[in-house]
Amino acid sequence: MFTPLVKLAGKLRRGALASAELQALAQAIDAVVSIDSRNRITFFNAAAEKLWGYRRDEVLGRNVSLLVPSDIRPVHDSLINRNRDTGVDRIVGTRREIRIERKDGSTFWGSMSLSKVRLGKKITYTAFIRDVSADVQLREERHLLSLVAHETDNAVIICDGNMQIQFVNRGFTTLFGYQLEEVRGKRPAHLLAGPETDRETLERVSQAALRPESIYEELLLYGKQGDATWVSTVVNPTIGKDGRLQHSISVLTNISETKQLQLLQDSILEAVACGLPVSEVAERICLQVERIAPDVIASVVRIDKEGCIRPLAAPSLPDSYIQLLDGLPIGPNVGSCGTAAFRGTPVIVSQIDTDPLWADYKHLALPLGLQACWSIPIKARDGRVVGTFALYYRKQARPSQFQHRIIDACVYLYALALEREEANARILTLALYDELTGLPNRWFLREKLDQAIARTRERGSQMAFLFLDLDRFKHINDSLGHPIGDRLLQVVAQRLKQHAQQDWILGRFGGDEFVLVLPDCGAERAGSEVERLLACMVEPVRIDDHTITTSVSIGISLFPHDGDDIDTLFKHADMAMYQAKSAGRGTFRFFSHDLNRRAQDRLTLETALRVAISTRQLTLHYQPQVRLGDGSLYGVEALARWQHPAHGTISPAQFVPLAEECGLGDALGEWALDEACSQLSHWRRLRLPVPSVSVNLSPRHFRSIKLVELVSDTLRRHGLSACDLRLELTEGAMLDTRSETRATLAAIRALGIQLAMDDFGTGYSSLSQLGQLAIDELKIDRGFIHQLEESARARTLASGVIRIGTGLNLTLVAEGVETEYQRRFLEEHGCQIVQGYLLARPLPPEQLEAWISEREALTAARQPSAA
Ligand SMILES: Nc1nc2c(ncn2[C@@H]2O[C@H](COP(=O)(O)OP(=O)(O)OP(=O)(O)O)[C@@H](O)[C@H]2O)c(=O)[nH]1
Repeated sequence: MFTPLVKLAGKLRRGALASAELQALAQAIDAVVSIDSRNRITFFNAAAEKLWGYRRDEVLGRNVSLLVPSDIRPVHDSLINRNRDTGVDRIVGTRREIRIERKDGSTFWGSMSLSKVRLGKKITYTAFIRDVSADVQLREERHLLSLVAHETDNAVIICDGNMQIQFVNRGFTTLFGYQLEEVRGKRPAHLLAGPETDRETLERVSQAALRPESIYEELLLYGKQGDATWVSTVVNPTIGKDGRLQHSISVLTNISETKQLQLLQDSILEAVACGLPVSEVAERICLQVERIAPDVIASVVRIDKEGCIRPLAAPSLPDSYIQLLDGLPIGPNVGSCGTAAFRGTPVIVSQIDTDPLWADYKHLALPLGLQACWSIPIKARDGRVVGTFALYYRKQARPSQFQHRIIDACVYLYALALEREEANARILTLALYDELTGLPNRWFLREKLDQAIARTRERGSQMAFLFLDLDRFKHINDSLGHPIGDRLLQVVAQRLKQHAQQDWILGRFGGDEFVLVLPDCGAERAGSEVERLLACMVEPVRIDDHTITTSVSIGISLFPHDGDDIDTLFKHADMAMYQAKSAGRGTFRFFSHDLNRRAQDRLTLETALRVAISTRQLTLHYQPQVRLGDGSLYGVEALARWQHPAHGTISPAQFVPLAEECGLGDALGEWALDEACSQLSHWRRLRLPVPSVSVNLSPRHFRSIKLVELVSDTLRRHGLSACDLRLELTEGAMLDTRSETRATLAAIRALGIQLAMDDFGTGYSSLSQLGQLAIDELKIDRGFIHQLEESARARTLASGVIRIGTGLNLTLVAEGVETEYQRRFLEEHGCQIVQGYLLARPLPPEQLEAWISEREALTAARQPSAA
């Protein structure tokens, strides 16, 4: 369609004007390309040669598609022909930018205008092209730059040399709420500073614009609505040739979330570093998380060793909810926390209402408006799940990206707090406890003793210091080895622990030395406790294949008697311990000579008592109990007597408590029961009219249900029935609230055996309690009876007891009746039975037999003869 340039040139050549025009075209600074009606190149000027890199002779006569980019080349002919065929000019007569491909394959942008010449039926085209690559590139760059300025989330501020705002982008408007028109000409520092903005940093940022280098700062700035936002600020100045500031470009990035997270981390780390308890750290975490993420409710729970949930902090959840969680065992379907702890992986429940994990618990959460809950396990360094951190939501939701970051930080920090607490506990244990035995070490012991001494001093009480040293321990180490020695020390520590009462202070002093301190303990009790200790220490110990028999030597000092401070008391207990070693080991010594002598006496007595029980040196005497009404015999009370071959008669007041203290109480009671029944059975065979016998038992007996079997067995063996026996017990046993004691008392009564309360009035029971006690007989203490004559108060009390006892259908027995006055008083006031020297002392069996026979003879003589 292009007019062939050769023909055109021929025609032009015909005229000078035509020649001049052609030359002008050839020299034009724009590239000129003409094509004929078959799209062949007919004209290609010098500028075109330069632009495309082709020489004229290389292109003339060739299809013009040679000059277009290769991707358009196949369709180029059809594009031109469409114009020829349709006559619709879309390109002709316009200027447009086109991409052009050079000979070397590179492309450039040209601005092209196209003219169309119709010569007869043929249409030719001439294109005028200018290289606009630089313009296009510049425009492209500008476009990209504007994208940077407008399409970024960051706020961009451009100021002039006077630091007055010239431009702000859309990011600025989004972040601070101001439009460009509102802020143009204002200074950013004035516009965005607020109450909490750090003025020094702001000043630094403002000054930075005047210097040639850029600056990075973090600032709290305020928007149009007064809302504060943490931003990071980068300021870049542009300086003119004259060295003066031309513009400053500030890019502000919203770092509120990062900053909040950082503040949260700082605050929790500070709490951890200060050693706050983990529960307080947990509370702080929850409160701060709720502050920066107001749509969540945070909670932290601990998982205890048994695998149960123990709430630690949940400041925004009601106590009632927390209490319901407390103690819940973790499991595969236990809400979000129980399941997360069980699985060891995070659990996201976005709909509590329908999630099967909450099926059993949703009734607790839904009424509180809790709709969703995300829980993540907190793990210790060794991988153990030690807790969970949970976020509850009031709407069905999943955690946002920010909340993810919060949780990651909190879980890490909380694990850190736990680790620190565990490490502290370990350090404390190492510092205060002996590693081998787990007992308090010497230092901790001192601290405890300091406090114990202060308390005892305040109370004006006493305290016993026991210094224990294993006997010949070196020999065990040497013969069996140190490891066995260690295990023996552990066994000894264990025994001491088991033996020690709750308020005792126990520790390992070092090596094979232990210390035991007994608060509120005098010499008497210390002596008996030490005897028990020594007895439990000699039990053989089995370690591996060895059976080791060991013993300890114990030294005792007493506060305040033997020393007023720890060092003196230790020193004296240590000295006493050496005396125990010298005395043959396996024994104890008091520091005080006097106490040693008394302890020795006691020990002697105790040994003798053991012998007395086993050799039947003890005997029973029987004191008659007589009915006041008709003078008939009601029964006899069996009373123990000890006739020592060397020491003579030893009073029951002395040996009965001793028997109790040194563990002979049971043996003594069993002996008395058997002996009394045996005696009664003997009298029955002699047809001596003794209606019944009373036996005294200690409160300890009634604590064991075995007593019931013992009693019925004894009765059976001696051919007696329940009504032949009466058991006397003290108020203490009666008032014992232990279930074992109550059961034993009930079972004994159920056998038909009568129970008598001995020494009524000396203990703590009140008259009002009498009705509730399961007894048949009340024995009025001799203390009351003694004073009847001289004390009106005693008379009032005795008559009161008799009245109430009778009212309760109890048999009243008065003990210690010695005078006629007393007998008469008791009779007048309705007491049924009396016992005392007035009638008879406690008598050996044969004397009692004589006493009964005598009384029978007397009674018979008084009665008129039937004849
Ligand atoms: N296995 C073991 N032995 C220890 C430990 N500490 C100290 N010993 C040993 O305990 C022994 C203490 O001996 P001593 O109390 O002086 O003497 P002993 O052989 O017990 O004789 P007596 O005390 O006089 O009856 C020494 O042999 C120490 O080496 C320990 O932790 N483990």
